Amino acid sequence: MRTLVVDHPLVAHKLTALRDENTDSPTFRRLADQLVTLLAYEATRDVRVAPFDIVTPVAPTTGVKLSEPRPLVVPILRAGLGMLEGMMRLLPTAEVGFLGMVRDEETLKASTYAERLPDDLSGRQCYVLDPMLATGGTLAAAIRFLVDRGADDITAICLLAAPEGCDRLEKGLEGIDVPVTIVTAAMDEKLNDKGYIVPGLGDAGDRLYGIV
Ligand SMILES: O=P(O)(O)OC[C@H]1O[C@H](OP(=O)(O)OP(=O)(O)O)[C@H](O)[C@@H]1O
Ligand SMILES: O=c1cc[nH]c(=O)[nH]1
Ligand SMILES: [Mg+2]
Repeated sequence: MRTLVVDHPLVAHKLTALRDENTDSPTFRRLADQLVTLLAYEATRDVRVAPFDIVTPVAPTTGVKLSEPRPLVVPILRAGLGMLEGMMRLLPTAEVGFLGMVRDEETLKASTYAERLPDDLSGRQCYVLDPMLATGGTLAAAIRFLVDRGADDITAICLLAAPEGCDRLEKGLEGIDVPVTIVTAAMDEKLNDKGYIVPGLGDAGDRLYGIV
């Protein structure tokens, strides 16, 4: 597993505003959207392209275009939905699949309550969107799901990650022969005793959509 912490002053600036408890929901949604687009630029560095011939007004030339099959973007409901538009801005022709997952706040165990993904992901590059990599349980389960369907290259974009979660994820992925990259805006200090990222930003789903 490869972990990339995007080191950019604009990312740090927007992340600080996102963390602030005084940031309201509409501003939180806008900042999350902008941050994802910045992270997506790094996360798609290895997106597959193929040579493509065109003619400019001046001369023929060979450029590139996205390869088939198109990449698959997978937001993890609920909070990952707040990252979808920011991602699709960079990959407008990608397909989108959905995974609904929730973490039991007592046991911290993740369970899947919804799934709408292609049956066969062979040869697909997949981009998973989930703002928080806390204990890593949710992302580990999501990645296993995609690998079981045949995904051959997985990148997860997370706004924040915790070191404990990254370690657990790495162990959880042992034996999986598919490249996995985590792209995040920051590696925070730790988890608290409730499994929340410290200093973190609180409950991403609640801050995006309200408490349910
Ligand atoms: O790394 P983990 O310890 O598994 O925690 C991370 C997960 O927790 C949050 O989801 P939550 O369960 O709160 O669902 P929500 O998005 O519907 O709020 C977050 O959006 C991640 O999916
Ligand atoms: O800090 C955390 C941990 C899990 N889920 C969140 O939304 N926030
Ligand atoms: Mg939540």
